[in-house]
Amino acid sequence: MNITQPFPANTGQLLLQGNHLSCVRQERVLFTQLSLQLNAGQLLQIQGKNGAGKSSLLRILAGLAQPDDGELCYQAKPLAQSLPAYCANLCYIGHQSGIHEQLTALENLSFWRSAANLKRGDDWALLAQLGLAGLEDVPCRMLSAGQQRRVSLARLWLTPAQIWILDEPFTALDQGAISLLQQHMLYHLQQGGAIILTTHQTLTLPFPSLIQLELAYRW
Ligand SMILES: Nc1ncnc2c1ncn2[C@@H]1O[C@H](COP(=O)(O)OP(=O)(O)OP(=O)(O)O)[C@@H](O)[C@H]1O
Repeated sequence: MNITQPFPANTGQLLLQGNHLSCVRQERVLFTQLSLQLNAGQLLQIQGKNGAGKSSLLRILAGLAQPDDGELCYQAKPLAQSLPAYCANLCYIGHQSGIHEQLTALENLSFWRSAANLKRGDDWALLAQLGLAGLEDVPCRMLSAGQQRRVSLARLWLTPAQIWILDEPFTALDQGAISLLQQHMLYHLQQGGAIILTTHQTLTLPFPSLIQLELAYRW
């Protein structure tokens, strides 16, 4: 089940630009003078050793943290001027699953739909596609780590956002789910979406628009 995206398939359009970004944590400079850009249709994979600063960079790119220096622009406008439009066009999934553990998978999907003002849809079919048939009504705290991650990633089938920022999305997933997610990512890119992700795993599908950025570990 692939949902038609509401944004134009305008591959190549400049979406996000980071200009001379710096980030300092616990008196350690994680990165400085880092510039990057993301166009529609592109997949940007940020790589680096544990502690290099990948999640910190993603949080800055998602507008959840301020850079210590530099500027982030969405559609060529500084974030200070474009934050509401950026947030409306962004789906960020961090290390934490972001699901309500007391709620069932179906209830979580229903919650996301109402939070994002989305129409009702066939969530049973989506959960079945994600390998969660028979678990729709189970509180998420009773699901395995990989099953919880699948519920969390269901947002990527619901969201109308063009830009996805995903921090280690393959964590806890088995090969089948990794493959399903990569196929969905490919579809999203073909529709004019754009993705920034970190992963310690090798991508197994050929992504034609893949750009890799290595963050060096700085002492
Ligand atoms: N909110 C914070 N306050 C203080 N230090 C932080 C904070 N967030 C991250 N750090 C520190 O910044 C460094 C980089 O962390 P970050 O999570 O960005 O690394 P990472 O590259 O994503 O690592 P991993 O591959 O292990 O997930 C770490 O040394 C961490 O201790």
